[in-house]
Amino acid sequence: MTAVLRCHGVVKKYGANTVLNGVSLTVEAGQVTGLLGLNGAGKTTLMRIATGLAKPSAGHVQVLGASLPMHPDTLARVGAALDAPAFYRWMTGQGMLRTLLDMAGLPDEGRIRRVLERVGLTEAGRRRVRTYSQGMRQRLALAAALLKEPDLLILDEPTNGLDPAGVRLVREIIAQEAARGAGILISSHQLDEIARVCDTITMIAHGTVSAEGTLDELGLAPGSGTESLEDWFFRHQDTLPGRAL
Ligand SMILES: Nc1ncnc2c1ncn2[C@@H]1O[C@H](COP(=O)(O)OP(=O)(O)OP(=O)(O)O)[C@@H](O)[C@H]1O
Repeated sequence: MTAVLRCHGVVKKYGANTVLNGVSLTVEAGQVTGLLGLNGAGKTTLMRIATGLAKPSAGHVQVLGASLPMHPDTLARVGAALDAPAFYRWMTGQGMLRTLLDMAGLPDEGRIRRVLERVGLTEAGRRRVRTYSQGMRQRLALAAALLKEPDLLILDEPTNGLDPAGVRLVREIIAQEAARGAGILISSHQLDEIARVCDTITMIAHGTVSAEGTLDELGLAPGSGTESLEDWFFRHQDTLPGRAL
């Protein structure tokens, strides 16, 4: 297998706050890796590091075989939908995607039409983003992540705010992207959804990896074991729900 993302011993400190304290994780081409953890565990931080938006305080990160800082050629092969997607709300959805393509220096060649269709925004793509619902903005963020037909796809809580049809759509798109050969890193608090779409799971707790492996190795494959996903999740935290962040 080919690794599209390798993080080794990643540390990230914000002042006195050590958010990540030696996190290692690998995403293979054609595989879906789920990133789990409580609010504030550092999932988004790790994803920001993997997309070149944040710099690790220590450790080593390789994206598509190349070390950070990311070369524009590498960045052109990475698609990401991180939390709170920033769009120009006065643009149409189509216009926003065209701007992103222009910034990446890529030709359209039908990409915009295809991604809008894939996320169910064919009609809405002609409307201004400010008229979109939260779920529509989330779909547009997914379209933006797919636009470059990336080899590494990073999706931070992509089903947030989506209706059941949208959740199913995200699941199908993830499967299609993995079948195309992309490696996918996805975070979510919807444990059942993670168990459905992921090949491997990495859990972050207190800045370190508290569990990792394939669904089989972790006893989470459908039909295996008697422990609920929620119980499994909390077994790999050493705190109770509702801890102070
Ligand atoms: N720019 C920043 N400056 C200071 N602290 C930050 C910054 N970004 C994130 N943090 C802190 O890093 C920690 C991890 O945040 P992060 O957003 O990565 O968590 P998360 O696992 O994605 O959480 P959630 O499930 O709520 O999305 C939090 O304590 C947060 O306050």
